[in-house]
Parts: sequence; structure tokens; C-alpha cells
Amino acid sequence: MGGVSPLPPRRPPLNRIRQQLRAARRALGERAKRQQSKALVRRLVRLLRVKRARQIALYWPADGEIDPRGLMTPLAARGARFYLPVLHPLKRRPRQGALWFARYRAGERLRPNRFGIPEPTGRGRHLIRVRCLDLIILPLVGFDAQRYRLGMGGGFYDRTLALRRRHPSWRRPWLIGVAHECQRLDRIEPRPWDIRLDAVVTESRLY
Ligand SMILES: Nc1nc2c(c(=O)[nH]1)N(C=O)[C@@H](CNc1ccc(C(=O)N[C@@H](CCC(=O)O)C(=O)O)cc1)CN2
Ligand SMILES: Nc1ncnc2c1ncn2[C@@H]1O[C@H](COP(=O)(O)OP(=O)(O)OP(=O)(O)O)[C@@H](O)[C@H]1O
Repeated sequence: MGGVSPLPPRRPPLNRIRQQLRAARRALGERAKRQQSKALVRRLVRLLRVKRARQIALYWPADGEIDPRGLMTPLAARGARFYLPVLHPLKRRPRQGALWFARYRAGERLRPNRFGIPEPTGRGRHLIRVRCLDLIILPLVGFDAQRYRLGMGGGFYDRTLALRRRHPSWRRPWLIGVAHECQRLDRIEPRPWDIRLDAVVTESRLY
């Protein structure tokens, strides 16, 4: 043989990477997950962008995700309001596969969506325009040090935030991805629709 340079190692397909990262996240154990969520919330509340935010989108944790709900008590004391993602009901383009954000007050009744994730219900729910949010805390499956995000694969946040790609100078909403450190990848090859986050916070670091 000799003289033939080896092919670069082939990356496993994205879906396999997603599965592996989700399994790693679920395997953490309740105690570790609780501790890491608490440590992460302590980091978040120290960030000026977070302290100043008035309209904040969180998410309801599922599948071993970091629990961001600990932000509510300290930030409500500063006058913040909170919103949760709701799957857009339209089955047609262009809004299909996008998210709405509905006001959520602690203790309010929620109903599971088609993925089993609780969301605000009812005609009375108050929706907010994405551009009026100061801050979105995004769940993620994987991230890299460049702050690219790998999600569940539905493209929901990418579609919802697509307007930001067209208006890169818009400062709102600020986008913070939150994750366990074990969800970091060496490099995520960004696809054309991927949105780069403004920050990624883990239990031990800020990217
Ligand atoms: N907590 C949380 N809420 C969120 C998101 C999220 O990632 N985390 N989303 C972020 O986008 C949106 C929901 N996106 C999701 C996309 C796929 C699956 C999921 O479990 N898919 C299954 C298979 C699909 C099916 O059941 O039909 C899977 O991959 O196992 C869940 C949520 C909005 N709300
Ligand atoms: N702005 C957009 N407009 C139309 N389709 C989009 C847009 N963004 C993403 N998509 C579609 O969504 C699909 C899933 O995208 P991707 O794999 O990046 O999801 P994800 O970021 O991992 O998931 P999520 O945001 O739901 O957590 C892609 O195949 C892509 O075609």
C-alpha cells in the first residue's frame, strides 16, 4: 500500500449524534441534573443581559434537559415576565413548524403538546411577538464553542428566529442556549438556516 492518504474520518449522521447526546443527558441521574440546573441558573442570573430582561422565554424541561425554571423566582422579583414555547397550530406554510410564545405564570395549568411537552392552553392565553422578547433561553441537544446549536431536529427555533438572519443588527431577543457540559461537540457544521446563539451557558462555563 502506501502513498494513498487515508480518507478523513466520516462523521456519524446527525441523527445518531442527537441520539447519543440525548442518551448521555438522560443518563446523568436526577441528583446531578438538579445540581447542574441550579449551578447554571446561578450563572445566568449574574449576566447583565439576563438581569435587565423583562420579557423572557423559557422552556418546560423534558428528556433530561437543564431545568431553567429556577430563574423565575429571582427574576420575577426584578419585574420579569415569562413565556413558554407553543407549537404553531397551522399545518400550512409559512408558519408551520414555527413556535409561538405564550405568557406563563408559576403554577398555571398547562397541557401536553404532541411531543408530550406541557404548554399554555386556552383562548385566554397571552401571546407575545418574538421581537418583543428581550431574551430567549433555548433548549439544545448539542452545541459547540462557536455557539452553534443542534436541536431536537424539528427546526422549530430556527424557523421562529429566521427573521434574525435577515436582520443581523437586531439586538432583540438575546439568545442564550443552556446545556450540560456533556452536550458539547467539537464542531457543528452550520447549515444555512442555523442560528448562531449569543451565548451558551453550562453548569461550569460560558461560551
Ligand atoms: N423542552 C423543550 N420544549 C420544546 C423544544 C425542546 O427542544 N425542548 N422544542 C425545540 O424545538 C420545541 C419542540 N420540539 C420537539 C421536537 C422533537 C421532539 C421529539 O421528541 N421527537 C421525537 C420523535 C418525534 C415524534 O414523537 O413524533 C424524538 O426525536 O424522539 C420533541 C420536541 C418546542 N418546545
Ligand atoms: N428558516 C427555516 N425555514 C424553513 N425550514 C427550516 C428553517 N429552519 C430549519 N428548517 C427545516 O427544519 C429542519 C430541521 O432543522 P434542524 O435539523 O436544524 O433542527 P434543530 O435546530 O436541530 O431543531 P429545533 O430547533 O426544533 O430544536 C431542516 O431540515 C430544515 O429544512
